[in-house]
Amino acid sequence: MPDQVQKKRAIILFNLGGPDGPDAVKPFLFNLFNDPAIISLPNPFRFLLAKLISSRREPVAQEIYAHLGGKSPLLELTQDQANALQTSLNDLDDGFDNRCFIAMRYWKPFADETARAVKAWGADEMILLPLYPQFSTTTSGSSVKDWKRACREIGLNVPMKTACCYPTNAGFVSATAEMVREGYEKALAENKGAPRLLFSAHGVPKAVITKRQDPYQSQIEKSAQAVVNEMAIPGLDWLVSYQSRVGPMEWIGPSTEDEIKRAGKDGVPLVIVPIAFVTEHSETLVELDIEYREIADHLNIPVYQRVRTVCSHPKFIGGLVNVINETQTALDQNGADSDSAQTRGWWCPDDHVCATAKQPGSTH
Ligand SMILES: C=CC1=C(C)c2cc3[nH]c(cc4nc(cc5[nH]c(cc1n2)c(C)c5CCC(=O)O)C(CCC(=O)O)=C4C)c(C)c3C=C
Ligand SMILES: [Fe+2]
Ligand SMILES: [Fe+2]
Repeated sequence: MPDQVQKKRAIILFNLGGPDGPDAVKPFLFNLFNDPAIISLPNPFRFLLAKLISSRREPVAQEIYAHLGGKSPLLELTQDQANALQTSLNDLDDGFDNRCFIAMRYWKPFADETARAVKAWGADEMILLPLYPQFSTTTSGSSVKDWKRACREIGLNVPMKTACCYPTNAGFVSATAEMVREGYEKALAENKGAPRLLFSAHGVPKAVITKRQDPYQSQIEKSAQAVVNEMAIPGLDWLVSYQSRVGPMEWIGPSTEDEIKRAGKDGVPLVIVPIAFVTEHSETLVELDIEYREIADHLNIPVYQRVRTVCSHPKFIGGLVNVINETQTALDQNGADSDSAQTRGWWCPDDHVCATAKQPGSTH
């Protein structure tokens, strides 16, 4: 559209963030546990507890990140996704000058720094895109809330719209299904029997689901079911499990570790599919590839095949382009995110695009 003035559209990609070196591990953990979306206690209790837990967790986390050269690869891989998405959006040539920015929740670049960069660029509008296909108050909800705080504090006042979740987005599902099929066929080729698919997602405490009506677990199940449907393998043996438990609270289950042990008893080949992560990081490269693999080896599980996350798979990036287009339509038709969402509750304001909103009066 050469004759039209292009609108400057900032796409803000949200992820959790990870330490960029050994000195960052403790403050990163403190930021995580000091988030009211993770520990919902008033201050000073939350602050003190966050100090205590981050100190206690530090040695374990240092050991985890030592496997990765002392730092998380999350930012670099998110930057690759941002570059690929920006190129795909600008290729559409549909009247927008798109620029992708990254805001991490618990380590750099933080929301404040990114919001300043968006302001300096002179964005006309913003689309908020959590890199979490399934919505949780602990992840997307927390990031969007913190972003809105940063915008208020630095005076970034342009219309914004949130892409709340996309658990059954066609691009995400077909990129995942393609990679799972590859892993499944490799496992099958070992001739040790029909493999079992274990869709492993990051867990959350049970109370997050029951007390906040967080849709995370139900959206995880929808994602896994959609991938299974796309694979269309008759009689496929599959289930969802949850990994990465920390702390003494009861978490949602079954746990991935218990399911690996059960596969050991059953003597079946295992194909592990990370379904809540779209980038490689400590939970995939260390927990799944090193720690859980050791358990599987110890139990003589005939095959342990881990499927990679979708990262910058062209089908996934294409799916994100669709999410942006749908969110833009919602912005044009219904207006920007309303602030009432902040006062009404944690998540999914009525004007969010929500791919799974089906029943009248229900957002999920
Ligand atoms: C869907 C994604 C995630 C959910 C839900 C989530 C909830 C959640 N996490 C913790 C505690 C920790 N998480 C840690 C690392 C971590 N978590 C996610 C994603 C989700 N977390 C990612 C992508 C990462 C990896 C960061 C990286 O390596 O770059 C850690 C630090 C590592 C460790 O010490 O194990 C902690 C701690 C809680 C308590 C929680 C829900 C309440
Ligand atoms: Fe986590
Ligand atoms: Fe939603």
